[in-house]
Amino acid sequence: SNGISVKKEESFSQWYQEVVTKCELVEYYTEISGFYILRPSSMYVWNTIRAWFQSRIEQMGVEETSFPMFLSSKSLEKEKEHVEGFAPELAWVTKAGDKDLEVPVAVRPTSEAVMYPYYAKWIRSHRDLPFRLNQWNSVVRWEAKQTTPFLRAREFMWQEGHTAHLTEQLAEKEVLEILELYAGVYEQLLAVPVVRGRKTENEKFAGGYWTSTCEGFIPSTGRGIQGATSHALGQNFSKMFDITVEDPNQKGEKIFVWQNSWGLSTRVIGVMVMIHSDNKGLVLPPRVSKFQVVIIPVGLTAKTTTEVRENLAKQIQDLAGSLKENGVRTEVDNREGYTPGFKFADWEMKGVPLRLEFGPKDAANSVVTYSRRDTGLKGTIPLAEVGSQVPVLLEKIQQDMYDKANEEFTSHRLTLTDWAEVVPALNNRNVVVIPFCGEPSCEERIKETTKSDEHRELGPDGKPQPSMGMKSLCIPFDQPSGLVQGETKCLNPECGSLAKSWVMFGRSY
Ligand SMILES: O=C(C[C@H]1NCCC[C@H]1O)Cn1cnc2c(c1=O)CCCC2
Ligand SMILES: [Mg+2]
Repeated sequence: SNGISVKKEESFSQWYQEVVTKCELVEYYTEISGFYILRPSSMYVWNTIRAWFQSRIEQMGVEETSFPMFLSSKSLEKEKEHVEGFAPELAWVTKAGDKDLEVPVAVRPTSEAVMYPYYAKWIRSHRDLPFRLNQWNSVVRWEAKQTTPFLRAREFMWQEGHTAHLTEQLAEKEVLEILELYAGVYEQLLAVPVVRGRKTENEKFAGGYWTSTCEGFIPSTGRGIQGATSHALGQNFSKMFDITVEDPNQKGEKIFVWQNSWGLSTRVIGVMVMIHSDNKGLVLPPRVSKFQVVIIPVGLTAKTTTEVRENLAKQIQDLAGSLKENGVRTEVDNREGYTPGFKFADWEMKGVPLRLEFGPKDAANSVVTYSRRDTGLKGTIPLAEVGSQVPVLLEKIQQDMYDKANEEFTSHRLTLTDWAEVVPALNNRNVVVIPFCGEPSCEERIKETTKSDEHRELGPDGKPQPSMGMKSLCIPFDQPSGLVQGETKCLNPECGSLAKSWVMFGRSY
């Protein structure tokens, strides 16, 4: 059968690769490894996210732009100290046709180096600030690690916002506004809870000043996942690219502008799939589902008269009409030659949140039978109330999906003050919140000392992967109580420094 051949709870990464292809979200681009084709149902999710986010950043005054996808090694030179860490991921074009290019060009992995020489040209006066541009595009990073659809691809779609401000405070205000929008994409559209916080020195964007982040959690593996980042760049890039304005308070003085850059990518779709989908396939939150309801005729047999068939078909059309009038994205599956059972399994695989079954018996009772994709709960709704009850039921499905994921994240996020409990917690699919000193060297040691042979995840090939240690995920804005500055020690027993804050750590993607 074309069902999922492995169980989510047994072979998670194989399950994931089957779900995303069999539910028709993606197709593997087998010509070149690490690239994926996004099909209509994932483009629907992405376009819903894009419309939601675009309308809100427009309200903030962000304008749209489109820069070339190539950058020259000259402009790369300007930010070389932070790019050198990334150089292995750069894809280069060295020939056009059979002629070598004089100067090879790199495919953008991100667009700071492409855009900022022009920010230096365009931003002259403080009246040009705040200067805010966003572009929706795709970028290429030639990942060396194992790639997987949505979560780690060599080309992915995202938006990248790049803004400039007169002061650090104005920049900081925007960084956090954007982070809250990212959290909204996850929590309001994808029914995925995220923890908001700051990255540690070790995990922040090397070229930046500080990084704020939304951190997700995958219950099946107990691993954290970085969801989206909004970076305060400080004056690092304006000094690299000489982006200045005259100081409004001191004639003749120049101020390096304070910048932010923020990005959210199609990775968010992978997070949604990993959290909500099950052994029957995709489970879509109604707010991002191309079809929210599929109506399937049932109870028709060879003995059903033509009159009953036609009557039923008419009633189904009216049902669909009434749902569409109430803003419900509805599909009727009238395909001949397929049994209802086949259709149920097909639409369950595709993740449609709500199935309506309608047959002669239902018509006789003036009801429609529904089946929720997230819980499997079945019930009936009086025909006359479908137009009003189904939108309410869809909202309940959205909320229930969020609540379930939030309960799982909360119950697997353990605040610990005993180091001996850390590795067992990780091996029991938890992330931990611990007192931490913030020192990169301490964090590197923690990555090593929290590896455990007891816990080996199966890779996409079904073989056990090398155990991984935990890394810092974020310094949650929402800090637990009980840490006494100057007294509470970093939880790493090898460390001995004072703890600066509670930090969320976990094995991660
Ligand atoms: O891309 C960013 C920072 C920033 N870029 C714009 C959107 C927000 C944020 O992601 C960090 N970064 C990550 N990864 C890479 C690079 C890089 O700058 C450059 C080289 C290739 C790999
Ligand atoms: Mg990377």
